[in-house]
Amino acid sequence: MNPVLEALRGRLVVSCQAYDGEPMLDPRTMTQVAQSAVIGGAAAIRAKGLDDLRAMRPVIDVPIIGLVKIGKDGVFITPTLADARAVADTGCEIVAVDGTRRERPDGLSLADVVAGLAQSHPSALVMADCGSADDARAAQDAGVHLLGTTLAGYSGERPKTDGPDFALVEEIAGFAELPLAVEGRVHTPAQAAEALRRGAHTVVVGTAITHPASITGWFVDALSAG
Ligand SMILES: CC(=O)N[C@H](C=O)[C@@H](O)[C@H](O)[C@H](O)COP(=O)(O)O
Repeated sequence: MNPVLEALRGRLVVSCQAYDGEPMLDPRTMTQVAQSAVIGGAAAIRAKGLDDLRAMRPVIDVPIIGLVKIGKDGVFITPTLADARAVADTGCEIVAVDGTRRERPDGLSLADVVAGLAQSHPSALVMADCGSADDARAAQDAGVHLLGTTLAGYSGERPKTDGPDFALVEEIAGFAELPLAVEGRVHTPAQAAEALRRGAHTVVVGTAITHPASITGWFVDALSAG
C-alpha cells in the first residue's frame, strides 16, 4: 500500500471546514484549527478550498486530503478534472473527488479524472467520496486509491442515518480491495472506534471536532429537550 495511505491505518483524520457566511471561514482560522487537530493526534487533515489549502500546506506536516466544493447540489465535491488539478497544485497528498456514478459537469468519467490527474500530478492520490456500495464498486474499478463513505445520506441512494452508515461500511468493507475511510456523521469516539471494527481503514471526523456552531446546537437542543 502507498505509504501515505498506510500511515492512516487505524488512525483519525480531522476534517476542518467552515461554510459560506460563517465566521470561521478564514484561511488563518482554519489553519489554526488544523494545527490544533494535529497536536491532538490527527494522522491527516481534510480541508476545503484553495485558499485554506494553500495556507495550511506550509505548516501542516501530516498528509492533507484536499477538495473544493462548487455549489451545494448534485456533483459538488471537486467536480471536474480542472478542479482536481487545482487542488493537487496546492500540494495535497490526496485529492478528494465526487465518487458517485452521477454525471460530472465536465462530462468526464471518474476513470478519466483519475487518469488525467495521474498524468499531471503523478504522486497525487484520489479519494472517492461515495454515496453507496455501487459507487464504491465503480470507483474501485475507476482506479481511485481510497474509498470514502462521505456522500452516504447525501446523494439519494442511502438514508441519512443519525450516526455513520455502519451497514454501508460493512457492505463496502466486504468487497473492497482498497482502503476505506468512514466519513460522515461520526459524532462520538465510540462511533469512530466502531467504524474500525466494522472494517474501516481510517475514520474522518469533521463537525464533531471542528464545527462549534453545530456542537453548540447539540448541547442547546439537549437542554431544551430536558
Ligand atoms: C456531505 C458533505 O458535503 N461532506 C463534506 C465533505 O467534505 C463535509 O461537509 C463534512 O463535514 C465531512 O464530510 C465530514 O463529515 P462530518 O462533518 O459529518 O463529520
